[in-house]
Amino acid sequence: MITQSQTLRPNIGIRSLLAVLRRSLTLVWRLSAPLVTMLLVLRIVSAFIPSLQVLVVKELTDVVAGLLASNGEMSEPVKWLAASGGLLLIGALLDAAAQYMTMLLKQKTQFTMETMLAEKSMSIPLSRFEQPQYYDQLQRAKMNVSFRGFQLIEQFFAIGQSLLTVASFFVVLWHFSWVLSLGMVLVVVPTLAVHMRIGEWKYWLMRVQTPFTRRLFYFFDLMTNRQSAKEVRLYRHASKLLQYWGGYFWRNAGEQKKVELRAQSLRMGIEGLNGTIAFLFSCYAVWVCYSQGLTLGAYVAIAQVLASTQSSMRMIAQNLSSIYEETLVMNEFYDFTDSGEEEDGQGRHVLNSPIAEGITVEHLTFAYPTSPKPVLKDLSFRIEPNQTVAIVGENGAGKSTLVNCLIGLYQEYSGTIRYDGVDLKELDANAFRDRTGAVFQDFLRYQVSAKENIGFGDVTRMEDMAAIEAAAAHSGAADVVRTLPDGMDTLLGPIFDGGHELSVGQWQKLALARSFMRDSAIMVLDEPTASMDPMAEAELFKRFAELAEGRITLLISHRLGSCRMADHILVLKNGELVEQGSHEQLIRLQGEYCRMYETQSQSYR
Ligand SMILES: Nc1ncnc2c1ncn2[C@@H]1O[C@H](COP(=O)(O)OP(=O)(O)OP(=O)(O)O)[C@@H](O)[C@H]1O
Repeated sequence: MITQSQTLRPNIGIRSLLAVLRRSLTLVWRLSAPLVTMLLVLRIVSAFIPSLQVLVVKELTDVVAGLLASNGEMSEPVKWLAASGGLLLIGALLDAAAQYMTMLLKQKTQFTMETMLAEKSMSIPLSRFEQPQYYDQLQRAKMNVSFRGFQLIEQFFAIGQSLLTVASFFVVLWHFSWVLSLGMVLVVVPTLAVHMRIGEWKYWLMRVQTPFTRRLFYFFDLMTNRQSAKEVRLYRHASKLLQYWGGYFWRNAGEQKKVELRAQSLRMGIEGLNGTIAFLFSCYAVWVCYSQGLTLGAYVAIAQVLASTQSSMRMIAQNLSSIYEETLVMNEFYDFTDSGEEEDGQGRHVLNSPIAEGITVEHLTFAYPTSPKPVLKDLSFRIEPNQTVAIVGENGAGKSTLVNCLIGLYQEYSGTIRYDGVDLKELDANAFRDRTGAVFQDFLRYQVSAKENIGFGDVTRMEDMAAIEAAAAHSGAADVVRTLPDGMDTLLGPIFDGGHELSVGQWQKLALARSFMRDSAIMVLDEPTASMDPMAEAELFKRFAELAEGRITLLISHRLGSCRMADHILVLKNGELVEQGSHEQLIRLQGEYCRMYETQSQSYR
């Protein structure tokens, strides 16, 4: 909980903030220099309209006063009224044009920032996704892009315009009284200090609340998304979920209330001070007019300038403090996008395809970043070219983790993995991935057409119908596609209008087809048969044996019966490689594999 005012102070120096500000402005300038220039011109011209209005009002008041006193001509006031109307119209036109251009710039900026965010998210090491801090950082960066986006630049322009307006007021007011004009400008200092302090508070509130805001989103999503709808109805725990969500909601709201109360007290204090100063200045203005024998029009002009300057100065203070807050938040965005955590992948070597000498693993140890306890412990083994290797073991033994290390998705392991004698970390990651096909346990169900679902396996051949159909035929997905109303063009999934939902097993066949799209040197099937009926399983294995020709296949399965066809079996237990060999060798060994196999066979009898 936020208790001390000190905890609300950001830990970033003014130099860094200025660097962030400069970088953000440069980013927008690079996106569209002509738009920024036009916007600048519009804002500059608009800035002088209020002081021109003041001068017109002064003349108008004087001619109306003259008219009333001497019953003179109506044409003079009409002329000044027309001038005033004209200025209003020009102001409105300039404002409309500026708003439109701001929107155009906003679109470009948002697109660029979201692209930066997405590219960064897609390039950081997979293991970062296991860390809560990553999601906190991503959440803050995302909120910045979607809710704030371009505000920094908008405020920058708004300040520029207000400053010019105040400068022109300053000149007008100086003409009547230098004391008033100087006083009105200096009065902004305490207002600015207060608004900046409030900006700091808001920023820190957002920062400290991020982990809880994410929980809030999580529970809300759980209550409203399609995947959880079944369980929510069945277990009838909606009220509990609501209670969790409400807990986090009111926790955040409570902190927000405290900060808002402090902010409002400060605001009231500064408004009181400003009100008193305005009152004193107004009295002084009356005295100036009286002592210098100024006209009524001059008094009206001074009064208007005083009121407008005060509101402009308030705007400047608010915008400056928002810029300060925005810059703090932009700093978070750059922290995320600059985090220099791209996956290693610039290796000089390219994977042989097919693999000629095999894979050698020595002393492989891996721990997830969230826990120091290794989940893979000192594994050493060899995989020969063209081998089908099954990895077996109980739940949590480390099978999926091992595969993720073998195909370079987790890179923070110790020990070595060599492909044809070359360290995996020395291989070019992109070329390596082009030669890796995988169907993961949690494969994706893309809510696009069947053709795209398969084509995503090799985006360079998304229009190559022959390749797509061949992949579908190999995986058994062709049978699924045949039943679809529009064949390959059928939109899949229930999320979008007209989408056609598939069974889990049917989706899995499409995922298989996707992996068959590439000419892989290494194929991974993480529990490929979990959702398939025995007939389909038998067929898949037969096809798989054909396709495995010329490549290494890694197969994770809980059905040991499926693993009999593997050339080599690795048996994991609590992250250790306890046995390895062919099915027959392992049965003869009468060890862990044999025990598991017997247990499973008994349950099928
Ligand atoms: N993202 C993660 N962060 C921390 N620990 C993890 C993570 N994923 C898995 N683990 C832990 O690592 C161990 C191995 O998990 P892994 O998923 O590799 O096992 P598995 O053998 O594939 O299990 P299953 O058969 O259930 O799929 C487990 O103890 C698990 O708790």
